Amino acid sequence: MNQTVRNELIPAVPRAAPEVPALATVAAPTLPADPGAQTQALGETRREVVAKFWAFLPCAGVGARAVDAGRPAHLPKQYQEVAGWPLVLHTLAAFMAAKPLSGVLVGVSPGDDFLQQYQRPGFAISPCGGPTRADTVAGGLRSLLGDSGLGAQPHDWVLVHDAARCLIKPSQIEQLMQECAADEVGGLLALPLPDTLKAAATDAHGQSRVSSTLPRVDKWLAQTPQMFRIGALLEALERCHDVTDEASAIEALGLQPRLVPGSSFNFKVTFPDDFAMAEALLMQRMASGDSQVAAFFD
Ligand SMILES: Nc1ccn([C@@H]2O[C@H](COP(=O)(O)OP(=O)(O)OP(=O)(O)O)[C@@H](O)[C@H]2O)c(=O)n1
Ligand SMILES: C[C@](O)(CO)[C@H](O)COP(=O)(O)O
Repeated sequence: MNQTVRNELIPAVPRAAPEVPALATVAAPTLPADPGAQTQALGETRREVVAKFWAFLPCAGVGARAVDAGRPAHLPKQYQEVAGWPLVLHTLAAFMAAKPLSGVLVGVSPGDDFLQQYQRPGFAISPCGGPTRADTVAGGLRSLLGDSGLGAQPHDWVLVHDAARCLIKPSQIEQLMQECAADEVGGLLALPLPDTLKAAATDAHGQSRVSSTLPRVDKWLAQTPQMFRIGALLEALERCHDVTDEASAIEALGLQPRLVPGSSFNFKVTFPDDFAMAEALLMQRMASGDSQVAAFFD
């Protein structure tokens, strides 16, 4: 039996023409039966299933490394004000503007109602936050397939993106979809390592010393979004909890995600200094009309 998955080109809300390939034939290991899409050809059954694109933003961290004396300590970093808006709204707006996403789900900690005041038709919230990022993502995928009411299917694509990467642009999200929509595994934005890479050891005085210099030619820094089939990713995360990104769980299944060159501007706000960098870049974008946040949240 042949199985093809066609990527959905019609978003839930009307948007400008999408830029992903019209038809991609890909392996879909968890493909459900879809009698409505069956066609019979030369004695064999051919199933054609439409694959949509969803985004999930894990937003349930505490931001321990970002704590800064000059900022409210009770607010996790994703809710701190950056360029006039809570940081996560910059991230959300980029996804709400990206084509052809069918919907965006944000995963927050149970009881966290910060985003309620910013509710808009373009995104939904799930209280699926868990103790680790991987737990939050697994909960988010279950929610996408179930209680979110969004109606995502296991063969659909999901783009998982850190709420804390607020510099992502719609064009970069669209590029990842474009590059990976026809890929059997999926992929992620990443950057070839720009610096020399050292391994460290601790000396007798407790100080870090170089133990070796590692080859960097094959080394990349993983960013997000990371795009995989929802069913395959959930299965991977249920088998392998101890991972810091989605690609690692997929790799543990013996698969090789595709690396799509990203941008150094797509950094994760992690340490106190990162706020100033994000603020400067976002202010510049807002001044030049290259920001979506006001259009969605004003
Ligand atoms: N249990 C967790 C941990 C993290 N995240 C989210 O995953 C993204 C990337 O994680 P990271 O930068 O490590 O955020 P924190 O865990 O909040 O940071 P820290 O490790 O400094 O506490 C963030 O958007 C964060 O909100 C999450 O949803 N659930
Ligand atoms: C997913 C990620 O952003 C890719 O670089 C990163 O692994 C998250 O790590 P963190 O320790 O949760 O910040």
